[in-house]
Amino acid sequence: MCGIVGLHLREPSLYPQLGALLTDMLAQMCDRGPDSAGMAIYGDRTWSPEGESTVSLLDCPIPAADLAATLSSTLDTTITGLDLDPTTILHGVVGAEDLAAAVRSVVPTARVIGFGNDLTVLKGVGNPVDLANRFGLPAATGWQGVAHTRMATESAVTAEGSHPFSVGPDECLVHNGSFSNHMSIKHQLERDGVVFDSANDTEVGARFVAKQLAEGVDLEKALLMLNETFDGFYTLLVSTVDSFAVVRDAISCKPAVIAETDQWVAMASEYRALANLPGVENARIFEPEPEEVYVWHR
Ligand SMILES: NC(=O)CC[C@H](N)C(=O)O
Repeated sequence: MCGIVGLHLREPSLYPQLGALLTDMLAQMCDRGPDSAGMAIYGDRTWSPEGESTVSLLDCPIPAADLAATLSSTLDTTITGLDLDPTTILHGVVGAEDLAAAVRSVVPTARVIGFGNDLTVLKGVGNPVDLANRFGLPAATGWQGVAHTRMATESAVTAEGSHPFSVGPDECLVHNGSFSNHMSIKHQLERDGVVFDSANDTEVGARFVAKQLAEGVDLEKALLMLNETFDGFYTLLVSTVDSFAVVRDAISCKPAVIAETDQWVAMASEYRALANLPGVENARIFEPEPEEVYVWHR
């Protein structure tokens, strides 16, 4: 199992409702992965203020305020820290990669789980709705959000193993299924210098896509390349700062449904997660075809 939900808003008047809508969608997918969960929000101006970059991390050994104070003096700019147990968020007027590098050098045992100009990633172990409420997801705002409830197949039930996997700037990937040839692809990527954080199969997909994007390949092409390279079962929802994409493997036994209106595009593992979206009664609703890449841009 595993449950995926994602919402890409086209209508700015809905941005204040992003977190509430996404929480409701996530709640419907709890039974597909009740042990751990994660979410990625694009454009929440509390977590990712305009003009600042944001880094999300797990396993921070010191309070966020203390880390922020150290980073402020290291980077010579004000860094703000927020504890959202077990995730820590840091933001400030500095490049996202520079902030992530500074975090890694000050707290090397912490795990960066997301970085970018507009993205906040939150992950944890426990009931997905409890986590969402603890993080304050219902009050989140923004133009795009993704959430995942995990039933582990490939690595332990830990916050690090939860999805999304966000390994490139403002990028996010969630997965329902399991890749069957990820170890050989992982070894090839390692030979190319890619460093992995976990034993999770989904991370291999995320690192593969991030590598293509970093080399200038567009998201649609990167996902076509993923289809050619990865075997196994997968429904993937992949997002960047301005794109929202869905792809499934050739057999497509992992469920997925997409709904689209002039106001939004939404995707979920099952229709019940879409049933309360405003205007869903007039949406174009369809199941994504095997190996077809669907991409929407902002
Ligand atoms: N049940 C699933 O879809 C699991 C997804 C992925 N293989 C993981 O273990 O994280």
